[in-house]
Amino acid sequence: MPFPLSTLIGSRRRLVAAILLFLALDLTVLLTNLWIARHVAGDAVAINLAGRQRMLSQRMTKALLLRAQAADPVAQAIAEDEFRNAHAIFMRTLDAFAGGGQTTGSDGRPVVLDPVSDRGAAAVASTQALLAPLPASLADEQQAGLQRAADYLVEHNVEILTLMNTLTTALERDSVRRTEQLRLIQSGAFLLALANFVLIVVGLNRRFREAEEESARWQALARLDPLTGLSNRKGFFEAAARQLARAKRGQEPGSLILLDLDGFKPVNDRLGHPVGDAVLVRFAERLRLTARQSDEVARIGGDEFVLLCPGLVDAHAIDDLCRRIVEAMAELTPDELAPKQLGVSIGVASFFDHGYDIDTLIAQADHAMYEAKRGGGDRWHRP
Ligand SMILES: Nc1nc2c(ncn2[C@@H]2O[C@H](COP(=O)(O)OP(=O)(O)OP(=O)(O)O)[C@@H](O)[C@H]2O)c(=O)[nH]1
Repeated sequence: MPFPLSTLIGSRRRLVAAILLFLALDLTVLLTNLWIARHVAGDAVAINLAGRQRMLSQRMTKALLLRAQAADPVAQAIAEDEFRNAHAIFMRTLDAFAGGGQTTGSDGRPVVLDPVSDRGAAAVASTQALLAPLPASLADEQQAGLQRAADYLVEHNVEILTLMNTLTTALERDSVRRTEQLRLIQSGAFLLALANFVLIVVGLNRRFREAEEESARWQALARLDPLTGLSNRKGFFEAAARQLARAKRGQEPGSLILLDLDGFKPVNDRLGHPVGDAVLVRFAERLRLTARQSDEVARIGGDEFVLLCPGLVDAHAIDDLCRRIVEAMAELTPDELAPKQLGVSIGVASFFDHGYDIDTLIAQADHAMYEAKRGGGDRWHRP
């Protein structure tokens, strides 16, 4: 047997919980997306700055060599300036990579970096250690000191470039790994939200179906007589209109039989309403049993019943049916009453002779029924 999914959202409270969960999961997906976008942008800046470190280290070496060789004071000043700038940005960026913090971006604006970890952190620490012996400014350096610094930088140039490459690669790997982790969380939240959404749809569908069934039940009840379970006046008129329209299309004959109990009021008055109710209920049962399955049987008033019998036209068949109804009523007479004290008057109208309009047929049958009453009751009359 398939798992009944709808039982998971059986109650209104569970349905509301599922909707709230769906919203929370959806919000998680949204926030993760924003988080990923922010990190991807931040990682791109960091990778770009790690690449800039290589260029700065080249600029420092070049400026140092120029300063060591230049004789012209102007050229010396330019080289010193170039070295100081490149060195300051290089070291500030290394510090920002090491412990997290602010440095200058490629466009000159401040940029905040997150501290790097593992291999990246090791590369940063090694570079800081390598550059520690270098002066931050060349202004106060003697020629011998300048030459030593230039030789040192040239000697370690490749090493510094390699370390900065390592930093770039580590940053790229970190970025890919973090993005993958976030995507995993995002996918999980998305799948949960999707499953939740399916549950919500199933739950809503179930509630909708229940509401429809409930409404159909009420509509059916509105067409039933609560005492006897037969159709009431509304139910009978709707069903009869459908049956008569069908009969009219095929020009089929049939009969409408109206029944009104005789002497029913004294039953209530003498024996009480519950006994009267029991008589009505048992008479309704007998009517239903006596009529055909295809006949429409209804209670349209206090002690007034009606039968719509498509195909019933033969006079003998009509008489037979009416006789059985009269006999049934006689059998139902409570013992406390004298025989013949309770009876039924029956009027018959034919919907071949009198047309197919329900009101006309009822009026004709009513007329016939009063003929039966005028004749003393407990009998039937057909024109
Ligand atoms: N017990 C019971 N009585 C009902 C119900 N509905 C209507 N009645 C009663 O049925 C009676 C019908 O009155 P009448 O039409 O005068 O009945 P009757 O004594 O058979 O008189 P005729 O029809 O003229 O032969 C009234 O006393 C109503 O109060 C019901 O659901 N249960």
